[in-house]
Amino acid sequence: MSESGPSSGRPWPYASPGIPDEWFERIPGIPLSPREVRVLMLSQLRLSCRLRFWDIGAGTGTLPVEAALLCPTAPIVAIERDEEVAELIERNCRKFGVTNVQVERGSAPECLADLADDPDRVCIEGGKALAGILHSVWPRLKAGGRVVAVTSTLEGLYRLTEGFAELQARQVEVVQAGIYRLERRGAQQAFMALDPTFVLSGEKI
Ligand SMILES: C[S@@+](CC[C@H](N)C(=O)[O-])C[C@H]1O[C@@H](n2cnc3c(N)ncnc32)[C@H](O)[C@@H]1O
Repeated sequence: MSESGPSSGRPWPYASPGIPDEWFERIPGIPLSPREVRVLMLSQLRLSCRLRFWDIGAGTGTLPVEAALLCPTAPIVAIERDEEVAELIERNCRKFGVTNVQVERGSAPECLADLADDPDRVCIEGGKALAGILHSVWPRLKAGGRVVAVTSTLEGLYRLTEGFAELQARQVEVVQAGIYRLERRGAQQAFMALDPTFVLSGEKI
């Protein structure tokens, strides 16, 4: 199969996750989980087609798109408070030909009450109130469910670690991803660091 890029308009034709960042449609200033971190997050989520997945603070929509390509019949909800960004998620879903992502417009945790069915998997990426969202989502999470939360700040790391402990989550893992990409600088090449990111995960008993 020939290479397929963002200009071709063809969806990702591979079984592997890890769509290059530049294949997604972007809005300037709206962050995106870099491919390498996204793959780690997908691994920690342990998705399957049977499991309902909420992505809270879905941004550009990279995670729901990748999740939907891996699990085309899983019920996936992308939760995003910014209307312009919610439309971006829908465009990226169309671009990659995924049809099982519902975009929920609203601010978490308040908007979670509008979602009828409880999740098996939750990713928390949005906002400063990550720990508050973790506490709000935990009662909704099904037994045996998993939460993956991402932060790049020390405060976020502290509050999320504390939150998982207060909730008596099991199998808690914290991974720090330090990613360096080789880039050209004039006549030379150098490794450029992406923001170090902490990926936390825990399960509900
Ligand atoms: C870091 S971006 C997520 C990027 C995403 N991982 C991706 O790769 O496309 C965080 C997003 O969360 C949204 N957000 C922040 N706080 C939120 C909240 N309380 N409820 C819903 N969305 C929120 C922001 O509007 C932003 O688009």
